[in-house]
Amino acid sequence: MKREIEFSKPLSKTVITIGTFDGVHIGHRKIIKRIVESAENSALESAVLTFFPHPRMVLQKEVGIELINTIEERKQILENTGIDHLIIHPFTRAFSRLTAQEYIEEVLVKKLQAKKVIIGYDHRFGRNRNADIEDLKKYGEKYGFEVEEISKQDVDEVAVSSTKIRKALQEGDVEKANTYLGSNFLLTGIIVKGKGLGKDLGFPTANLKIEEAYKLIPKTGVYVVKALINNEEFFGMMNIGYNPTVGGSEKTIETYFFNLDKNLYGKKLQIEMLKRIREEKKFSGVEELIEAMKEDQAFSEKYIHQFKTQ
Ligand SMILES: Cc1cc2nc3c(=O)[nH]c(=O)nc-3n(C[C@H](O)[C@H](O)[C@H](O)COP(=O)(O)O)c2cc1C
Ligand SMILES: Nc1ncnc2c1ncn2[C@@H]1O[C@H](COP(=O)(O)OP(=O)(O)O)[C@@H](O)[C@H]1O
Repeated sequence: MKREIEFSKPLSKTVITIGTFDGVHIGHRKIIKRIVESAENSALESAVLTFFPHPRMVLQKEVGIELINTIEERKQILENTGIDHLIIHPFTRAFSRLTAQEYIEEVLVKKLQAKKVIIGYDHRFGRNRNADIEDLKKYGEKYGFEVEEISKQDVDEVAVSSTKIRKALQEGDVEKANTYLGSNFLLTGIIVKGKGLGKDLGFPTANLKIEEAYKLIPKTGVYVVKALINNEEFFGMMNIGYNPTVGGSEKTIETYFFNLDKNLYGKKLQIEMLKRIREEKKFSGVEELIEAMKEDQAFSEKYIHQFKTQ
């Protein structure tokens, strides 16, 4: 990617797509591939226009809105798709009140110098989402950009949506979510101190603290995960939950990494979730908990073996 564009800086002529892109799933990836290919076959540069915060965070002041990706993760994933430019436009109330015409003129034409827009058949834009793709085509004639529509059939064929992925994650089905995403679901955060009990149990766990309150955390339970630690791949088992056996009260996200013996405090980690193993349980004592964790490890090792050889 050339660089992230400050919104006020002019670009050269672009082929663009526009959207919230929460999760950057296989449907999104298909559209992005089309702009990248279109740019390669022309003198245009590929650009993705996305918005943050999520319109629903701003307009409905939705409390408890949960997103598949933090904005940092979305940026990271989009940067790796091969696009030339990523524009993260602040979605403010003032921005939402621009009319369709103002938005087209200010953003698409003046700032992004759009020559081609590739967009889904049901895309809506402008104040109150009043304008649709037919309007976009008319503006295209007026301002000199081409509109390539992605048909309902093409969209339905992929049969994926950010909503379906959120639901799968809330049910703990990370495998389904990962299939829809076309990559593994991520949790990004800093390793912080926990209760200090893990080492005594024989399973030290790295406790992940995620800053972004809007990040969707999958259903409580035990999962197989992997992470890059100092550029080396480690697998592990993660527990998302309240540690009822040892009388915990706060929700924690903690991982025991296999074949690792390192101090991870203060480290920033990005953990990929692979497979749910079981529910979190309240055991009658730590001996039973340790037995369960040994079984979790055996299950994980089998799974990882298959994962590596598939
Ligand atoms: C793979 C795995 C499975 C776990 N399963 C449970 C569980 O079912 N019930 C429970 O109360 N705690 C469970 N725990 C959490 C332990 O209680 C926790 O690791 C321990 O209290 C250490 O916490 P600390 O890191 O804050 O010291 C699990 C932890 C791991 C890593
Ligand atoms: N294999 C490992 N997996 C996870 N953490 C490990 C591992 N080996 C060492 N550690 C370190 O041990 C810490 C966890 O120890 P633990 O006794 O569970 O204390 P805490 O409750 O403070 O997390 C981790 O944060 C990390 O720094």
